Amino acid sequence: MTASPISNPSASVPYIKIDAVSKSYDGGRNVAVSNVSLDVHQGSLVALVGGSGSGKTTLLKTINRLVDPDVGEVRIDGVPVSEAEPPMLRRSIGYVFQGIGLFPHMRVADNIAVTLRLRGWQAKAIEARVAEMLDMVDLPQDYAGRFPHMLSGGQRQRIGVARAIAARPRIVLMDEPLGALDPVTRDSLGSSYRELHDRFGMTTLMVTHDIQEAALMADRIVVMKNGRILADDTPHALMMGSGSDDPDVTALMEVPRRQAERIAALATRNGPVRA
Ligand SMILES: Nc1ncnc2c1ncn2[C@@H]1O[C@H](COP(=O)(O)OP(=O)(O)OP(=O)(O)O)[C@@H](O)[C@H]1O
Repeated sequence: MTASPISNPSASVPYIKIDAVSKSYDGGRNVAVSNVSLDVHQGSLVALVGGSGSGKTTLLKTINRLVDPDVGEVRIDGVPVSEAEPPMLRRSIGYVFQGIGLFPHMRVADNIAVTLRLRGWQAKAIEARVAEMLDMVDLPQDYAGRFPHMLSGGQRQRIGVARAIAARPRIVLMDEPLGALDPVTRDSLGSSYRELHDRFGMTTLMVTHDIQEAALMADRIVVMKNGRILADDTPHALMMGSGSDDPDVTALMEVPRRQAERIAALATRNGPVRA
C-alpha cells in the first residue's frame, strides 16, 4: 500500500519537516536550494520571503513533489513524501500559484469543485461548498456560472484560492497567491484567508514578495537568499532586530517597521511624512 503522509496527522511536531534539502538544475550548474532544513508546526502560517531566484518556489514544490530534492528529505507527519504517489499527495495538499491555471472550459463552480469531485462528494454538498467559497473570496454567487475568461485577473486569482481550499486540506502551499489583486482585495482576502486557516486548522506555507503582508499574516517569516535560509523567526522578533544580524534581513525588516511608523505619524500630522 502506498503511504499517505497526511491522512492521519497527529499532534506530533513538526508537522512538515524539510531536512537538509538541496536541489540544483542544469546538471548542478544552477543551485536553487542548498542544504535547507525547516520545521513547520501544525496550524502555523509560515511566509517564505527573499529576492527573485532565492529558491522559495523550488523549496515549496519539494513539499508536494512538483520538485524532488537531489539530496535530503521532506516528511509530513513523520512520513517521507517520497513514499507517496505524487497525484494522491497533490490532491491532499492545496496549492495556489500566481496565474493559476483554471480550466478554461469549466465554469467557476466546476473549477472550485475539482478536488471535491475527485473525492466523490455528492452534488448537494458540492453546491453548498462552492457557495461558501464564493462568499469567502468575496465574489457574487452568480459568478458560479461564469467561465474563467469572463473574470478579471484578480477574480481568477480569488477562484484559485477558493479551489485550493475548498476541500479544506490540512496543508496549503501558496506561491504569491495575492499578487494580482488590488490593495483592498489583497488586504481583505489576506485577512479572510488567515481566519479560515485558523478556523480549519490548516498549515500554510506562503511565498510572498510583500514583506508587510508576510509580517501581518504569518506566524513565522523565513528569509531566503541564494538557496539558503538567512533568518527564520517571528515577525515581531525580526522587526525588533533580535531574529538575525544579517544586514539583508535587517534591511528587509526595516521596510514594514518604517512604513508603520510613517503611517502612524500620518495619523497625527498634516502633509507628507518622510522616514
Ligand atoms: N525548472 C527549472 N529549470 C532550471 N532552473 C530553474 C528551474 N526552476 C527554477 N530554476 C532556477 O532556480 C533558482 C531558484 O528559482 P526559484 O523559482 O525557486 O526562486 P524564487 O525565489 O521562487 O524566485 P521568484 O521570487 O523570482 O519567483 C533560480 O536561479 C531559477 O532560475
